[in-house]
Amino acid sequence: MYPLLFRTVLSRLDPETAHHLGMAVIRVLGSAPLAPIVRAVTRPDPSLAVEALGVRFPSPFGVAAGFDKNAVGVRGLDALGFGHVEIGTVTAIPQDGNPKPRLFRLVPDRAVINRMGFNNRGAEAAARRLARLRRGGAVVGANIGKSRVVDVDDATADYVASARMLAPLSDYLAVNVSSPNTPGLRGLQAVETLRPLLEAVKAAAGSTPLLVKIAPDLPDDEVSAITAMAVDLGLAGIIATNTTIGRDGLATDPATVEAAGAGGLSGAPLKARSLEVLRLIRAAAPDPGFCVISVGGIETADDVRERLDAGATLTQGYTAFLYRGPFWARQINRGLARR
Ligand SMILES: Cc1cc2nc3c(=O)[nH]c(=O)nc-3n(C[C@H](O)[C@H](O)[C@H](O)COP(=O)(O)O)c2cc1C
Repeated sequence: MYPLLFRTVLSRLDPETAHHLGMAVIRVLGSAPLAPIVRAVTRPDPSLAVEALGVRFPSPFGVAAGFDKNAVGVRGLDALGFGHVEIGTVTAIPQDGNPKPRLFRLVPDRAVINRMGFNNRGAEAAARRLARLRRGGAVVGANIGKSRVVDVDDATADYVASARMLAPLSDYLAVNVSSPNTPGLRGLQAVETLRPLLEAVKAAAGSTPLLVKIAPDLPDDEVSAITAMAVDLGLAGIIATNTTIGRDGLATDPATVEAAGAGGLSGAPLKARSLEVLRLIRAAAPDPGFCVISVGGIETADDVRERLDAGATLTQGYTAFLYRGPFWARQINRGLARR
């Protein structure tokens, strides 16, 4: 039914409007009277549970950052069968993000281009939401980024401010240095700038496991170098990957791609590189205790299985949720449990 709904209604709506509509439905599904009913249909098979980062993830497949920037849909997403929800990116200072339109579908590629620019209500508001959720049971990671108005040279203090507010309320903390939509952000991935940043955030995170989220556009040797550094610093793991600034190999009409403009590309076209980056990370960090969360182009249970077989501890997805609909996590969990 969802493909029909997508073709006839949702694909005609502005993508961001469709997202808000979807989130409203998710919030209703996560409300007290409905969540137990939804959960009864979607609960992941107990055999799928993964112990990682000191917690039990009910499924290896979770929601990637950017879908629930303000931690308003955690209960609903959990009820729909996602094994964890990575909220954010949250910035220390609330911000509106880039001017609209800033989200574009590339339907023939089952992809999207976004330049949202970290629109979010800020770390304090997210902390309030998480504090109310803590008894809810969902596994929650908090993804933090640099506030746009803060100079790149002052990024550390800005990340640390968010880390202090969110780490005590999260199962893990993710440092996002890989979104293409905040000027200068990806430059923080250079090993010499990344090391002091991660050291400072790790100190602020205390006992909360810290991961770093990287871009697929890094050269292979930098992926390996960042991994070695993450191991050296005692980080809990790496999330790979964010969206790409590349536009190669797309089936969508080039004029449509061109009209979308700048931003990060996600979805099916990211799959091959995301898998490659996972393999590079696992080669540089073979200890299974080092958590690798693989994300980028995952659509099916077979895709998740492929990542787990390649050494991923956990997996995430975002873009295919738009194309596959609310029972996407359930489909994946069922596919995984059947094997
Ligand atoms: C609309 C949109 C917004 C996103 N916002 C964020 C974000 O705020 N922080 C982040 O780390 N990643 C963000 N991402 C990237 C996703 O978390 C994910 O890394 C990427 O989309 C690849 O996964 P996918 O192919 O399953 O979508 C966003 C992706 C999309 C499509």
